[in-house]
Amino acid sequence: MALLLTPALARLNASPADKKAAIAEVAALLAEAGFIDPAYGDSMLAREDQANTYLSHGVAIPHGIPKDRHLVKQTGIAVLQVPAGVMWMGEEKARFIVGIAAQNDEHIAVLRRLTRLLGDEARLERLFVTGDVNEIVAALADEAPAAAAPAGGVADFSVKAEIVLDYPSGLHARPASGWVGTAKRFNAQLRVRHGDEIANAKSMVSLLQLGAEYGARLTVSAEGDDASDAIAALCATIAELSHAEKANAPAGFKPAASTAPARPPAAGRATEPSPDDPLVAGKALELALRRVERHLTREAASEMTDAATREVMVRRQAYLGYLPLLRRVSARLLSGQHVVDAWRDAVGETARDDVLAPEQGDLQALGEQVSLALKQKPVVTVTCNPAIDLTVALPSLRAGEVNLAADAARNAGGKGINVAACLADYGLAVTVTGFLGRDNAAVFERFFDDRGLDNRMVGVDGETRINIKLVDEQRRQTTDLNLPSFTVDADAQQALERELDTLAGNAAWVVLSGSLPIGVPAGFYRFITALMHAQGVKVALDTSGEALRASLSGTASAALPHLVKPNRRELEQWAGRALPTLADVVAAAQELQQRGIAQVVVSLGEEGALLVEADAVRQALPPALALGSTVGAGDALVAGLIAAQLEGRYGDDALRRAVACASAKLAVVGPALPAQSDIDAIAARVEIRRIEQPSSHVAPAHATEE
Ligand SMILES: Nc1ncnc2c1ncn2[C@@H]1O[C@H](COP(=O)(O)OP(=O)(O)O)[C@@H](O)[C@H]1O
Ligand SMILES: O=P(O)(O)OC[C@H]1O[C@](O)(COP(=O)(O)O)[C@@H](O)[C@@H]1O
Repeated sequence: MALLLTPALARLNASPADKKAAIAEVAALLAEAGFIDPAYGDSMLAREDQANTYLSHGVAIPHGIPKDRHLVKQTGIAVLQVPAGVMWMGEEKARFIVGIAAQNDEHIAVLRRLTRLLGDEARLERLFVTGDVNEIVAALADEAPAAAAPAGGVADFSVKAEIVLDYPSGLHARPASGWVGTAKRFNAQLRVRHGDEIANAKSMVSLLQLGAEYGARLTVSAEGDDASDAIAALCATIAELSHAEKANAPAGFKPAASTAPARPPAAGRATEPSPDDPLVAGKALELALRRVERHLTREAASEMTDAATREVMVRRQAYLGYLPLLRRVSARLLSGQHVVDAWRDAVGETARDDVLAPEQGDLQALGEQVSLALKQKPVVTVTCNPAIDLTVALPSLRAGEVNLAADAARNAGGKGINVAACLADYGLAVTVTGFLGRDNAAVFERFFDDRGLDNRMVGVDGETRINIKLVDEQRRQTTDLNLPSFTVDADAQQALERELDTLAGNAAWVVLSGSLPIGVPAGFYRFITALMHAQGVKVALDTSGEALRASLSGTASAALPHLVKPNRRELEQWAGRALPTLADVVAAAQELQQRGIAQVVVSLGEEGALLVEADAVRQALPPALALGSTVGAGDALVAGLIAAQLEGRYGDDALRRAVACASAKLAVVGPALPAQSDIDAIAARVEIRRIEQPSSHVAPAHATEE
């Protein structure tokens, strides 16, 4: 298999003196097997300085940093079993150390197996001490359900062809991506079978998990209107790639060789586009210009903005469409210049040479604003279960009667999308990913373009759900009718995993928000958190029910988020008990914090929010404000807390800003924040209380309404 462990690559009963010695030992195993150049061991040590690779429950996954991937000769893993444990992160000891040498995204499969093992503590305990190396080999060989044979036995589709794989290195990432490229051009479903294992030919991870080596007998089969064409094209691609694969085989290659031959260094991941590519650069500039334009429009429209500032905003906006400037920057992008340099030089040139340029100072200031927007690392928001929110305003909701609506609005929604929109309105770069139903995707795509959000959503069959929000103006209550989701298959989940793995390399934060759709297992967020932490990215989590419980099981670990935001009811669900007083809420939040979640934020509706950190417990009390809709207030709270921290605000200041964003959001229907100046004005009215000793004397809080 692509990443299978062999007995020779597992060392039992090791007792390294410290973490450094443990990494050296596991690197030596990988080097002896010919998987890495020994210098990759230094890269594995360097990675620990950037981000700890401790997963949880005594499992660590040391691996090198991406820039050193050329030192990986062949993808592989090695295991060091340390029964007594070795200090790895803080007080945590690693007892099962999985060294990973991966050229592309194959480590995702290992992580998936490990995160499943983490949920089976009894089995893990045995692996820490077993004297049988085969037990360890078998544990890491277990396949994800996605790769398992379908119920009723392994079946081929009716249109099929048999091939014998003649690639000297077997089916590895490079040819597999060629197969996927061809398979995706067809509507037909395409399967590749290797013995009892079945893979989807449109999924690289799935193909790699077949572990097809030189000489493997494979059956390629298809079903659908263009099945015959698809099989013919796939077989042609398989044959064409054979020439390149053979050409890359080292001199003296013998088909029966037990170790696979070394591959040439990977030339970077195909999914990581170069910022110098004119198309990619043009898109990045367009998104940055959109965000700046929206920022200027919102500030100009705010009642808090004085007339002189409004004029400046309007003049700066005019430059966003100033043709001489846009022509200059386009020419520079087409010549291959990096987008930030191209923009800066085009602004400089326009300010210097263009006598028509009306206000040089405004142009320079706008230039600076756009440059900053281009340089920001994006926050990545993940919305697995988005929704079109249909918000219906009613003077007073009467169940069982005809209700005449005063107003209605349809908006792209879903928790992560709301967070993304608020962050972008706050002036931050944002990438949106998650799943989107292909049949009504247009409304979301327009929204993302309009707001300058980088759209990396994964398409799935069917429609994104519609959620109905009934706003009772008299009672100041919102009633939610959330409809069932689309179904997400294993391929789409793996596509999202790969997308996130790529995005994590350049993300400021990853925000996992909302419920999970049908087909996605409750442990999905936990797995993604581990994947993100392996790349050193902070994760914020806002979900409910089983997904929340599965994400928060276990103790201090890289599989727990940095920040979690339950509302009171969600915290009660997690705790399994009612939390009637504020002291009860604080105690439950502290339990979570003590498990290793640095920031636990509990939203309490009109009673504001609690922020529980190791050094303090704070409550923020919002001012009384006119209420448009409470939909998305929790999302604005999450966005505000992340935005504040990215601005360098912490403690009281961060919580004040977060609650100000949530309060400001109440006035707006749909995913948006009011202008910065409005948020500043509300922030000044938010009261922060320190809760030193949670006790029953603290004023009780009442249950929040959803
Ligand atoms: N009626 C309200 N009055 C004032 N602030 C509110 C009100 N409802 C919500 N908020 C603000 O929005 C935040 C999130 O709202 P909440 O309803 O608790 O979260 P969620 O939407 O996740 O259930 C609160 O922490 C609070 O700051
Ligand atoms: O992801 P879930 O829990 O199904 O909720 C989705 C709903 O939550 C919202 O994101 C609103 O969230 P909040 O009111 O909790 O901030 C709506 O846009 C959407 O309809």
